Amino acid sequence: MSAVISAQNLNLVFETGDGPVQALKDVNLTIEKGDFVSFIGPSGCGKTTFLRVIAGLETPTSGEITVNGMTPDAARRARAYGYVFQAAGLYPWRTIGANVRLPLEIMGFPKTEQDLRVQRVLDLVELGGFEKKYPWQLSGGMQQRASIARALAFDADILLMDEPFGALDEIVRDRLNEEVLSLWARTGKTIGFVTHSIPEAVYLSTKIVVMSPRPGRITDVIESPLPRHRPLEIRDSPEFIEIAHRVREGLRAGHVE
Ligand SMILES: Nc1ncnc2c1ncn2[C@@H]1O[C@H](COP(=O)(O)OP(=O)(O)OP(=O)(O)O)[C@@H](O)[C@H]1O
Repeated sequence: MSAVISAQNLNLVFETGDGPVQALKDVNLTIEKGDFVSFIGPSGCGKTTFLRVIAGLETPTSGEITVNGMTPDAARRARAYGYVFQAAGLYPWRTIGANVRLPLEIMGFPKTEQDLRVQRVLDLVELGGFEKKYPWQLSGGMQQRASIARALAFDADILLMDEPFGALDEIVRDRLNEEVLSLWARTGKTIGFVTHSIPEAVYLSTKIVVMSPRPGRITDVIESPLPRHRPLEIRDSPEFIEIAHRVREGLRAGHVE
């Protein structure tokens, strides 16, 4: 009974100039504490919308959703989650340290506590020593790590990540995938992660949610049999290839109308 996020019969319709768009249809999903859940599917299948519903940034048209047993809005006000966007979104006029510190300033943490937390999360994402640099002095991968540090600064139990590594090259992405797994293992956080990449979804997740567009819906939920500790080489194992195959089949099935 440790559901951190529970969605039942969730529907969300956007009214647009071209008529209604059903971004989410009959979504049912339970995310347990400590799960790493990836959302994968083609453009427009509602991945971002679902993450935004969890975050209380979009309101469903019908259905139920709870986050830590509360409404998403109450959970948002209780700072239940950190959110990492597709682009790092760091302020160029603030140093890395000052960017990571920003949510702590807004929340009114005492200065000494801010210092401690900034140091701790920068160490967690292996950016210790970079706090005085400006975003433009860092590589794209490092900027994205800084943005993860900012989302971790106030130590919420839930981390929502919307395609955080989509713009990075494959080598950097592999490295960050390993780091996110290690961070997840060390912190025990519950992670919701949007991706377009099958290997990324299979490598990272305990649960893979396959989605399909028009209307946006869940077509498969795969509980991963892979161990929690995963070296990158696991991607060559038969188990990995089998799960990737199932995801691919799910994506293909969703395309047949
Ligand atoms: N604010 C909005 N107003 C109107 N339509 C919207 C809005 N936000 C999303 N949509 C529509 O809802 C559907 C789902 O969009 P969403 O961004 O959740 O998809 P996605 O799977 O995250 O796509 P991508 O992979 O391209 O980010 C799309 O058809 C999109 O055009």
